[in-house]
Amino acid sequence: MYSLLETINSPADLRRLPRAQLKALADELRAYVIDSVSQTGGHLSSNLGTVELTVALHYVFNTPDDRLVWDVGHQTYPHKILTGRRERMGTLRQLGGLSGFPRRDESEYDTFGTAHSSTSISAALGMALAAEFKGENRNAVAVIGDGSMSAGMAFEALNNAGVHDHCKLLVVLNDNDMSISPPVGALNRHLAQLMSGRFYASARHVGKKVLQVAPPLLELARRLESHAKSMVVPATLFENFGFNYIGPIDGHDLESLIPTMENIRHLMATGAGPQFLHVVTKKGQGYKLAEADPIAYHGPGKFDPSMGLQKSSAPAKQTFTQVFGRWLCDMAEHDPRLVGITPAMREGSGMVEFHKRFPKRYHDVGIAEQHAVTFAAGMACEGLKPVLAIYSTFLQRGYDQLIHDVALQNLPVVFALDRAGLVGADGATHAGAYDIPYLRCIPNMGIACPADENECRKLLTTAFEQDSPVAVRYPRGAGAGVEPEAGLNSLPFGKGEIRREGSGIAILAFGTLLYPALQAAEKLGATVVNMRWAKPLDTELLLKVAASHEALVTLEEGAIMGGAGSAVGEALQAAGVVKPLLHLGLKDEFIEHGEVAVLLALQGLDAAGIEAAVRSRFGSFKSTDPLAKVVLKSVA
Ligand SMILES: Cc1ncc(C[n+]2csc(CCOP(=O)(O)OP(=O)(O)O)c2C)c(N)n1
Ligand SMILES: CC(=O)[C@@H](O)[C@H](O)COP(=O)(O)O
Ligand SMILES: [Mg+2]
Repeated sequence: MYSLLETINSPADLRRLPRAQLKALADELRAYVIDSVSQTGGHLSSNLGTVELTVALHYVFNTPDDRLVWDVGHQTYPHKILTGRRERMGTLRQLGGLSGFPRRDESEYDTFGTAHSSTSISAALGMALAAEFKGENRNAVAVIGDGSMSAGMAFEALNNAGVHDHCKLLVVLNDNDMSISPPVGALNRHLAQLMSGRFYASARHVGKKVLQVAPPLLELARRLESHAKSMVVPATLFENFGFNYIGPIDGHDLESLIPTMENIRHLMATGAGPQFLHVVTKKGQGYKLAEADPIAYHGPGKFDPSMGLQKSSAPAKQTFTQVFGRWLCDMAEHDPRLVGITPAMREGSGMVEFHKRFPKRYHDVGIAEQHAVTFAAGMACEGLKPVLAIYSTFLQRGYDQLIHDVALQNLPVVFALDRAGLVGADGATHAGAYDIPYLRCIPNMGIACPADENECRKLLTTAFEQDSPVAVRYPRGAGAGVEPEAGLNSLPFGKGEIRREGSGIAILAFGTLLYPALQAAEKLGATVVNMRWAKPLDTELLLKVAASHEALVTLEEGAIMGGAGSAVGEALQAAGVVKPLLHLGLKDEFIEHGEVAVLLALQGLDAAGIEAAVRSRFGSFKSTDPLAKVVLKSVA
């Protein structure tokens, strides 16, 4: 079935194939992608769209010497398969297996690590100018999707690149008219214009700018030109940025992709400066179900390709994302000032229903996290109550905006911080590991850490009631399964609770690790405190517990350095309380992809790990230590 594909162990093998065989190779490659993703889960529809593009790029450019930089990198499975990793595709996104994104430590063909979008043009320009500086003759190619193109960073890079008249940079815009959900914004409209009335006119443009060096395509251009006789061709946005714009061309047609790219390569060799190739592809291409529903097949789990995705018959546990989505609709019903904002993550953030029911109060701003934060700030200035649903990892993009535009002006924006903690298969790039440290140093910010679904709903209400910015952080997937109460009840701001009375040791849990803490405490005879808020810290409760216990343990699913545990240490020190203190959380390392439960266990953050850490830390007190007797007794 894969007779041709099995002969390709590197792009050099690919480049030895006669051109006539490339179509057959692309067909096998597409079938291989469907086959392997159906067995591992992963990003499917984007990868089906880049099959021919990948073949053409590796065929025409001299990779890895020519640098190929993929944006986001969720569409690099064909690239992985053609660059020596075909047989490891069965390990994709699993512990110890291939990453779902490009990684420099995985292959020399992965020139730049990615997973957050819109970095490719900057990185490729950096590479192109570095080559020029070092006197090395190589090209740099950035491949960026239409969704990712909407981010400010991509435009910063275009702006910079457009003045480097001789740089050997090619930007390939992979335009499939989709982000995860349908794309939004004026750029999308511009691309649609290039695609519609201007398609043939643009092809005529290709004729002028590229095809004079490619006689076979000249004929094609002439044919297209005859359809476009009366069209006037205004400059595209990309030409105005200083690029030589070519396209749009069919990104699934190797017959146009390869000669066009060859000609662009020749142009680059002549010092023609930055090139921009607009290719049009279809998300899900070649797998009917994904073509029909590219959103569902953006990142499916395992499935049978002959059946497609099936609804599970077992009732699924409610996820935190669903809890948020329901709360958002209920609160919107209750308070007309509420507006919901997402930077291109409608499905992942649980806002589909809100969009349907409150279309005028729903804002998808595209992949534009920085803008999303400041846009929310602007709305808050005018008395609206913005709720910005954003993954913990993506809020990193909007950090200055968070400080300068929201917190400094003490504006009441609710940050519904999804994917806080480990996310599993997406790995280190997507882990919501840093939000407690990066948020808690900002004045005016509140940080709520719900322990379960019911608390999540209530703490969202608490956050919404405040006159200051508050983030409510909750993890990917389901929690302990505590059914949220109906109604819009809140919990006190900045207050925790004692969940289990024990003695000797008190475990102070921030967030969902409360539940493994309760299990560990059964064995340890320890007290468990549900702290609920990383900021403001419930200092009153903390000092009370500190006074009645011999040692304290802090616990959070977030980076240990500078996290909630550090806040506890600072508060004790400020109060002059000296107490043995053990911090448990995510270690100071990037945590790889794998199943969340396994990764948490490896971090020592399951019940057994918590118990073991407490015994190890406090069981090793020297007998001369005056506290030893009491502490050891309590863990015996
Ligand atoms: C900074 C950032 N924000 C959001 C995301 C989530 N995300 C991943 S892929 C994607 C859509 C990308 O659309 P596009 O670039 O057009 O690629 P396509 O999937 O259509 O091939 C989004 C929003 C991300 N990876 N990085
Ligand atoms: C590539 C990317 O950033 C998204 O597609 C991400 O993988 C989605 O993650 P969730 O599945 O957690 O929504
Ligand atoms: Mg797209």
